[in-house]
Amino acid sequence: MPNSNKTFLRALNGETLPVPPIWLMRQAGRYLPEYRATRAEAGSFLDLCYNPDLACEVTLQPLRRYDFDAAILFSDILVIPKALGQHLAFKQGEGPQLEPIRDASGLGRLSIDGIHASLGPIYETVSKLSDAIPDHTALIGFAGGPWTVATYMVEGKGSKDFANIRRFAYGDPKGFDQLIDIVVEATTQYLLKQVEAGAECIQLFETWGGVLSENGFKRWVIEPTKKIVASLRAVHPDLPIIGFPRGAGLHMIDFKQQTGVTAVGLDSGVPLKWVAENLQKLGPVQGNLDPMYLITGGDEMIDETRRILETLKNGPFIFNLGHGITPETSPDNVDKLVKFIRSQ
Ligand SMILES: Cc1c2[nH]c(c1CCC(=O)O)Cc1[nH]c(c(CCC(=O)O)c1C)Cc1[nH]c(c(CCC(=O)O)c1C)Cc1[nH]c(c(C)c1CCC(=O)O)C2
Repeated sequence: MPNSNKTFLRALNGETLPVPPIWLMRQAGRYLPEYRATRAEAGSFLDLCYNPDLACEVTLQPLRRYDFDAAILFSDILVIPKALGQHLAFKQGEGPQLEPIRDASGLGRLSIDGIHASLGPIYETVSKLSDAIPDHTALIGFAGGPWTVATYMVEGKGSKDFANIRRFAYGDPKGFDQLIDIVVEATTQYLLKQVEAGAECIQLFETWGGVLSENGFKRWVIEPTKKIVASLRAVHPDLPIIGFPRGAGLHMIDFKQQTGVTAVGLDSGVPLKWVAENLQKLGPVQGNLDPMYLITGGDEMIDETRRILETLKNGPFIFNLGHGITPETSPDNVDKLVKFIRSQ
């Protein structure tokens, strides 16, 4: 049963609360000077991800400032390809770089055998966090959705058109299924360990789900997510799981009903009246302030926040952004946002 102290878990359990719980995607990050200092101390972003003491520290930093209702483990979705044996580097200013796997002949380079040795420091971070966070704060573990993780594995970096992965998936669907199956298996094992170490909720970030065709979305977003949810629930029947299928539009209803996720994360483009009348009737929703409003601040940010609160107030709701917070955000605007929501 959810600890009644933790409003975040209560909302996930279906309660409609007068003031919604709040956390922000990428709440630990470069917009905070104390994050930049700890990252410099660690050496690099990846060194920070694999250093349990410092990863724990940066997870706690936004809680100290804003007392968010949930903490999210500090790590990255790309630790899975790395654990499977794919070389990963983060180049300053360029984002992630992996040795791309462009077709099924590259799958032999991946192995599931060593994943826990590679991911061990992350389990240690979760366990430290579980002891360190305040009693009223929930601890979120996470992984990338299999399709999104695969986009980086196949493209080798961020992409604008995802041409390589769509060519692989549409041209050799059976071969591509094998890649997705490997990612599903690794992700399931990884998340089970996070829950064992103390994660109370899991979020699956399917950031690039929206680039797929209709059948592609069913086969490579809905089906793999359903498998992960079923495997986690076989061990932890009550585990809350949030799916964030960014850009999924009308697929969100099938996504919610067919995968069995507890809640759906909304990107900023989703019409909220439609959400209130359709999706929120099926379970809790989370979102969806455009992170750019945290840069502009001002009355526009408050007006947009008020619209979101007003439209989703009649059902279970968690306040969040529609995508991750950006480095240019002013910490004062985050403060203003949180104070406004809590003053309602
Ligand atoms: C696609 C994706 C990635 N990582 C993630 C996603 C899915 C969500 C989304 O779309 O934002 C998820 C992620 N990445 C990070 C977290 C930590 C937890 C949190 O505070 O939300 C989470 C949940 C830390 C991070 N992951 C990254 C940073 C910035 C690294 C730095 O400090 O230099 C952080 C704090 C780097 C990263 N990691 C990734 C990219 C493309 C980049 C480079 C872009 C960028 O620099 O912002 C892959």
